[in-house]
Amino acid sequence: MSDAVDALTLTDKASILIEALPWIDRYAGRTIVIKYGGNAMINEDLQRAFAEDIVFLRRCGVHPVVVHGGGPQISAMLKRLDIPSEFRGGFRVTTPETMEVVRMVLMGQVGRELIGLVNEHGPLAVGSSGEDAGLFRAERRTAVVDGESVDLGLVGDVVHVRPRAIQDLIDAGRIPVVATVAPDEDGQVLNVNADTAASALAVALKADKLVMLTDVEGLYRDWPTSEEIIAQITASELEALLPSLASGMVPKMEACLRAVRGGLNRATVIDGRVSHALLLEIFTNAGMGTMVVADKENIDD
Ligand SMILES: Nc1ncnc2c1ncn2[C@@H]1O[C@H](COP(=O)(O)OP(=O)(O)O)[C@@H](O)[C@H]1O
Ligand SMILES: CC(=O)N[C@@H](CCC(=O)OP(=O)(O)O)C(=O)O
Repeated sequence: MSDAVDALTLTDKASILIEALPWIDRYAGRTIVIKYGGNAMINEDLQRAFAEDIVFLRRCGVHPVVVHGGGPQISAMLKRLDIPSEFRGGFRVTTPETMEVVRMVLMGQVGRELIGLVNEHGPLAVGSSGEDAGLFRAERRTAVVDGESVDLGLVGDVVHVRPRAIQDLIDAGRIPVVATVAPDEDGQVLNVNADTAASALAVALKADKLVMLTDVEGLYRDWPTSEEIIAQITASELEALLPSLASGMVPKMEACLRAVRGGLNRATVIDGRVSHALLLEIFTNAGMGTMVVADKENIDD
């Protein structure tokens, strides 16, 4: 335990615990979909802390569902195999050869590592993917770069979700850990950005909240010139801002918008580089990152 924690008085420690009580009341029995970003999962200590947070949520009666990315790990493997790769509009251009690597890394490496860390605490995590029990059906998509539509190859968007298998795992007290490869209607497996898939699954599960861990503090108003974080934004305000966003933030904020428009109460983007960011976001009064809310809410509330 750190010196800072040791220095707290017993009263301080009790008040930190008791601060969690209304949040436990608020979220117990609810489903929270958590997008675990590749950039927030490359550090081993952060991975371990994230796994602890997920187990903590479950032990408090919350139903966490993890949808994981793995962009940096896919890029590293492609590099080792000497396969060139590029991103356009925040999405990886995916050839059939790249697709094989995406599938192998997400399901055989990234997902397995997280499942292992969670299951050190008990037999909780179960791996799944868009290919399992018909979870996702995808359709090929393009990206818009400088106003032009560009071909991305084997990249898809989730167009249909069959959440029954994931709901069964939740009902059995398990923690689903989902990789986001998904077949199209001809059975061709497509590479789906994990932010996009997390939001589709959250809507289909009628989750209470979507939380996205990333490698920045939140959504910057004028990135990269300023680092002023937007603490709260309504769906309409976000929609107006979307065309001005760059790179990885495009799929992320699109996903938050779709989640809130799809009926979730909240979609938040938080800094996955902060140890236990998820626990702090769910169980403390500390406002973290950027929260997207539905239009009808008064954001001063
Ligand atoms: N307005 C913005 N605010 C914050 N980050 C932005 C913004 N526009 C673009 N970005 C970029 O988006 C990145 C996050 O997306 P990405 O790398 O895909 O994250 P992850 O791997 O967590 O999914 C940030 O590191 C930053 O470089
Ligand atoms: C189409 C597309 O870009 N797919 C992503 C899938 C993984 C992902 O989304 O990972 P992060 O969340 O870590 O960025 C990719 O190939 O990198």
